[in-house]
Amino acid sequence: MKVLKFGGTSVGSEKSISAIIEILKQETADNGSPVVVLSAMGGVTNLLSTMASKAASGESFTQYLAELQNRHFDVVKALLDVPRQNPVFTRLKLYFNELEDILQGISSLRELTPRINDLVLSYGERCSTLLVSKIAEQHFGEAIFADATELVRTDSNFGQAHVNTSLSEMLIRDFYQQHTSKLIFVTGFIASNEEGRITTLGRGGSDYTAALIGSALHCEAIEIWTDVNGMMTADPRMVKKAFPLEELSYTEAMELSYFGAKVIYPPTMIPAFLKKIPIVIRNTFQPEFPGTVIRHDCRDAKHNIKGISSINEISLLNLQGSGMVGKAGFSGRLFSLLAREQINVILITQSSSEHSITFAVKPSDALNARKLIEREFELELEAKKIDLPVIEESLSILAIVGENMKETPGISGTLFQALGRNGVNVRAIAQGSSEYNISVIISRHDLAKALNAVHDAFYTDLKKTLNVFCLGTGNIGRTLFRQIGEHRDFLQKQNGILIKVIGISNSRKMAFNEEGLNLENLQEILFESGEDADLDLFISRMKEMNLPNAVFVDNTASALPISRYAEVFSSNISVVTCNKIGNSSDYAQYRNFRDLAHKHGVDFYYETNVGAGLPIIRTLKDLMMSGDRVICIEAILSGTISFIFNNFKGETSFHDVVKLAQEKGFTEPDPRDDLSGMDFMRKMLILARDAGHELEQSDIRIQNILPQSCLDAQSVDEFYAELLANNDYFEQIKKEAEANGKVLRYIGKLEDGKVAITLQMVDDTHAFYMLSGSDNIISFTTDRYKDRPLVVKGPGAGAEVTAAGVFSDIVNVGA
Ligand SMILES: NC(=O)c1ccc[n+]([C@@H]2O[C@H](COP(=O)([O-])OP(=O)(O)OC[C@H]3O[C@@H](n4cnc5c(N)ncnc54)[C@H](O)[C@@H]3O)[C@@H](O)[C@H]2O)c1
Ligand SMILES: N[C@@H](CCO)C(=O)O
Ligand code: NA
Repeated sequence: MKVLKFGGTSVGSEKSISAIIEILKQETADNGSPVVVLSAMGGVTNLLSTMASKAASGESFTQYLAELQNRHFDVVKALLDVPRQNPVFTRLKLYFNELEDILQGISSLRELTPRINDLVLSYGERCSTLLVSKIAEQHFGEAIFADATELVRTDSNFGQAHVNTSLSEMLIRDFYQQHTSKLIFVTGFIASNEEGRITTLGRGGSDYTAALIGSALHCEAIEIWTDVNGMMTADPRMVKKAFPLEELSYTEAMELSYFGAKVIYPPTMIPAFLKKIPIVIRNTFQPEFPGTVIRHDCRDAKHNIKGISSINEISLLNLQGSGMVGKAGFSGRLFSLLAREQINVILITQSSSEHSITFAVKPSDALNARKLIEREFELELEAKKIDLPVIEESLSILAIVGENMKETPGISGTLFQALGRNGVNVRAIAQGSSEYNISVIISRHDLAKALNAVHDAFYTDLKKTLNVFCLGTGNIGRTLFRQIGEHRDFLQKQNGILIKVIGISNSRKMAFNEEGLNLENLQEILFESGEDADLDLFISRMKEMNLPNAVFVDNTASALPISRYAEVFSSNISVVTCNKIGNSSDYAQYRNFRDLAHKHGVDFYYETNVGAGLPIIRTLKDLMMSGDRVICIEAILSGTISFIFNNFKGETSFHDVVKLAQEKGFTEPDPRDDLSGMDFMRKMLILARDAGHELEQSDIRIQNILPQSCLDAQSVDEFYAELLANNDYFEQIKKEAEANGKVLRYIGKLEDGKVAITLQMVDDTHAFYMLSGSDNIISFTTDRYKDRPLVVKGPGAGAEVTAAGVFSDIVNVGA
């Protein structure tokens, strides 16, 4: 036999009450008649409370009384056959009349004592339970209505009475013996004292009633029916990926629901815990869902932690001073003082230096706590043995909880890694030696981000969610969005990585969606529903959202975003960029980006700065990290120029090949950046810097391949016109090479800390002779690759390969 408790939302409407009847039919068929404990109809306890205080201040309460009556009568009309309705109306009406008399009394006396308040509240459970039992009678033939004031005996602490457990259990057993195997409905929350005065059990009172009955009757389980699918891994309002837990131990339930998870209030479950009766959390509105079982022999060991709990708002007080070191009794005095004044201490930490004790309290207790300390430690304060305690506000607690944490190394590592990577500063830490709970205090502003990051870190089927903010929707940007769209599912399923593009902007428009933008219709998102682009606003929105694993992606060719990288790193956001301007401007800036990324524990990836998606930057980095030393780098790093020389043959004009290169997406937005050698220079500079040389642009020698008039052109169109005008010049170079059986190659070289880019004619004995398309080639001669260089070769320009490189950089963020 089971006890089933239905909370306020489950008895809130005719629909939910019909759902209860269905659940009871199933239960009766499977396990025989249960004992059912009911709360007041949803919202009714508050309504009664309002009525009582209105009455106490002499205001009218009739409107609320009418509302109360209507809510109950409406259910009667909807769910009971007409011949059954009248007797129920009559009994309910009796309750309402009594209640009205009481409220009149309160109003005349203008006084509301806790005792009378309990009496007023008791009508909520009495009405709902009577009502539901009568509806059940219609379906089951017989249903017993039991007023818990006759079953649960308490002291006279009105508002939160203490239960006389042994006496109550005896009364419950006696009652049950008279009604064994019948369907019984008991009012939750209410009880009575020795004089028969009605009392209430305080927070979670109906759960308490259910636990007492379960314990008294040695039930096989206590089911708490509510409106959620069970205890969740984290607060679902803040963590979208939170999911219901299958099983929990009593201890875990205590730890988890102490904070936030308000599904049950565990102290009320103690009678059931003591008898090892399983407690099951179920959803009235989704009865097919198995819910969460809280049991003493919990077997679920799927994850290292069970859940993450949180308290949104706490205050921290810190007592510190040299006078505390090595002095026994200090903490004793402090905490007895707080206990005496009923200030609940939520968390305590003291480091082994004994120089300070930090503790957390509810914000409403903080000021009082400080005053008490000032009074108690007046002498020590005067003698400057301790400092004046400071209250720190707007803080939250995040705690990871689970019995599997015990003696499992690495759990705290994972927790702090997730917090650190996302720039969440930890103000205080507490872990008891039971190892069931590690609590950290963080800024309230960071709570949602921290919860999501920690949730991702522990529930490993999803390793991480990357929240991406992208500038640039041109060639590369658009291709990247398409690639992300095509591979999103695969990435999530195979690698546990979820990519959400939260914000995008080009130079005209921008758009955001915290759930992730649907990038299939870029035109719609940006130009039909987007807002005007504003880089400042873009950056500040990104910062305000404060999302975990945030990545700022720069797919522009503009210098503007570069000036914001420092701010982005300082906001603990990683940067991925194919824009070379950042790394190839002042050396000081180049250095600063790396220092900031390192300081804030975020990534800075720019593989596509050199050779598009080809693994050049990372190859060089790996060589350097493992202690190798670059002796020489020789490379062709302009995809555009490579393509031009590979196709500038026969009848084709130089002008047409350049046009073709631009059409194929190899060139920079302005192809003069390629042909002037500027783009190549940037790449060589970045490589040289990554190889350890402090060079500036002016240190690089570039052999110009364009006539001056082409360089001087005022626009791209004018530039193309100049190419046509200088056709003979280009033909001349081509002929010269062909006549010697050679090909043209624009080659960069780094040696002895010097970089030069020169136009060369090479024959088939040269390693760079055989190239096609937009191929890049780079050869690294190093201490270890001395006799034969390490060579990377392949297409080094084009939207597809570049976007792929950006994509892989994004995926590697936080790896
Ligand atoms: N094409 C390649 O093969 C290749 C290879 C490696 C790297 N890259 C680099 O990729 C970058 C983009 O090239 P592309 O061909 O896509 O250029 P593009 O001209 O097609 O697109 C540039 C985009 O940046 C946007 N933009 C410019 N300034 C902006 C600002 N201040 N704020 C927001 N958006 C802004 C533009 O509106 C446009 O959407 C360049 O830096 C280029 O060097 C290209
Ligand atoms: N415009 C560049 C793109 C790759 O960075 C090139 O032609 O090499
Ligand atoms: Na590359």
